[in-house]
Amino acid sequence: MRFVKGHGTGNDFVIVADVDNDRPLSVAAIARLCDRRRGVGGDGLLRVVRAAKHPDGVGQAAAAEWFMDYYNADGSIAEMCGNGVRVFVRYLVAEGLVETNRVPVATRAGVRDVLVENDQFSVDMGAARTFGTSTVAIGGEILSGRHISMGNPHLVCRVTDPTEYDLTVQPEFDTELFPTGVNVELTSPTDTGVRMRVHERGVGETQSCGTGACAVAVDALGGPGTCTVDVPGGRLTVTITEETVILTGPAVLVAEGHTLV
Ligand SMILES: N[C@@H](CCC[C@H](N)C(=O)O)C(=O)O
Repeated sequence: MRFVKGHGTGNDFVIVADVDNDRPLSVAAIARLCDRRRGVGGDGLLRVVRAAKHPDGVGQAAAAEWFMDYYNADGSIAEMCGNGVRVFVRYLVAEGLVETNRVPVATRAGVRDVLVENDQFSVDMGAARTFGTSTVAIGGEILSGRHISMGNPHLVCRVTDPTEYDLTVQPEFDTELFPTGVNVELTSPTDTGVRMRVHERGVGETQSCGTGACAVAVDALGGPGTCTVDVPGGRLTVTITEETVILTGPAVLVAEGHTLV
C-alpha cells in the first residue's frame, strides 16, 4: 500500500488514498501503521476517500469532493483534526486532485474550507462551542479547565508554566463528562498570544494540535481577534470572528513509500 507522510507544526500523519473506499483499515492495522518503532509512525492516519463513497461523507458530497477519514494513532476515530485537514489539502494539491486554492473538505464535523496561500494553509473551523469547567489530575495536581468543542472535545487549562507538567501519562479526566475521552491543553500567555502543550485523546503528548490551538485561542481571546499559538512543534495563528474560527499554519509532505506488512 502506498503512503505519504506529512505534518503540520510537528503533528504528523500517515496519509493513504483509498478513493473508492474499498480497502478499509482495521483498528489494529491503523495502530500498526502509526507505531513509531514497528510502523511508519504518526500521531494519526488520514484516509483520502471520495465523499460520495464514504458513509460519513456522502451527505456532504454535494459540497465537497473529498472526505478526510481521520483516525488517531491508536485507531480510534475523531470528529475533526485541524492540522490533519490542512495536511490533507497539502496532499490533494501535491497529487493534482484539486485545481483551486480554496478546497472544501468533508469531515465528520462537517465541511471545512481550506485556503492555500503562499505555503500557508488556513482552515475555516466553524464556530467553537464553549461549555462549563471541569478538572483533570496530572501528576497528583488537580487543574481546572474550560470545556471547549471544536467539533472534538477539549479541556483548556490555564497554568503558570506548561513545561512543568508530565504529559507522558494520561491525565485523569471526568469520564462522565467526556465518555469518549478528551484532549487536554495546558496554556499560558505570551507577548503575541499563548503557548500550549497538549495531551491528545487516542495519541498522547503531541508536538501540536490544530483544534487544541483553536480552543486555547478561544479561551484566551474571549471574543473576536487574532493571536499566535506557540506549540512545541512551531507556531500557528488563530483568528476569531463573530461567526467562525480560522486556523493558519504550514503543512508539509516529507516522504512517500510502500508498506511491506
Ligand atoms: N491533532 C488534531 C486532533 C486530532 C484528534 C484528537 N486527538 C481527538 O481525538 O479529538 C488536530 O490538529 O486538531
